[in-house]
Amino acid sequence: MTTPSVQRSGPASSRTTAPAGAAVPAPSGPDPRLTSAVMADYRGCFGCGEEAAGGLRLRRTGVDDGAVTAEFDVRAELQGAPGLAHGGVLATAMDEVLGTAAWLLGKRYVTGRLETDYLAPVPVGSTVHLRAWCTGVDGRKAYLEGEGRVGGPDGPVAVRAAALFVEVPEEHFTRERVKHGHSTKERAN
Ligand SMILES: CCCCCCCCCC(=O)SCCNC(=O)CCNC(=O)[C@H](O)C(C)(C)COP(=O)(O)OP(=O)(O)OC[C@H]1O[C@@H](n2cnc3c(N)ncnc32)[C@H](O)[C@@H]1OP(=O)(O)O
Repeated sequence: MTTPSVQRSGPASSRTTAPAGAAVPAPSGPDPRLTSAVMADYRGCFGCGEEAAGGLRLRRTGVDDGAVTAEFDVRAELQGAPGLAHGGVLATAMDEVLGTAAWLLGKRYVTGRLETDYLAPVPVGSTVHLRAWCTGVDGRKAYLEGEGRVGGPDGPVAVRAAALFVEVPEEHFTRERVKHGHSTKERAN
């Protein structure tokens, strides 16, 4: 499958569009930073954590043709309108897969801006198949785009997203926890 480009009826926000000439690095592929030590720290993550009882429990499935792939099941507790996935849940799923694609660039990134287009309702009971890819890196800023399909990896696109991620130092993840007295262990429990 070729990596699709995001198409909207209107122009993408300039804040999530890579500047002309920005380098477009490929994800590094299955990476040890996304296994063992790092992922152990993410057990409580609302997007992907196994121990986040009410979370999405998104599963990362690999890297395909320059895009990170993942999927999650729309359980009944993730609905908004009766029988349909909540829009915030879909935005969270996009944030998670876009963030994964950003981390596979080899540095630590957080979401600075996330834009989401909802193209079709997503029924409870369906599996959303997600893809995310980098469109450019400019200094600390990484530009990512992604999509979610329903009915299979080649099914119709139900949600699209574009985001700006900003590279941060390791201290970004520790200073607020220290300030508020939370340890990683407490977060996971
Ligand atoms: C295994 C791992 C997988 C992980 C997956 C995780 C997925 C989930 C990811 C998340 O949800 S992360 C959590 C949500 N995000 C945050 O909590 C971030 C909160 N915001 C911040 O900490 C700071 O605002 C931020 C680090 C984003 C930026 O602050 P800084 O002081 O470090 O940088 P600065 O404000 O100077 O911005 C750097 C550049 O980014 C630009 N920028 C930052 N935020 C922007 C924004 N919102 N829109 C447009 N541009 C923005 C900013 O203009 C500037 O551009 P220039 O270098 O060209 O001047």
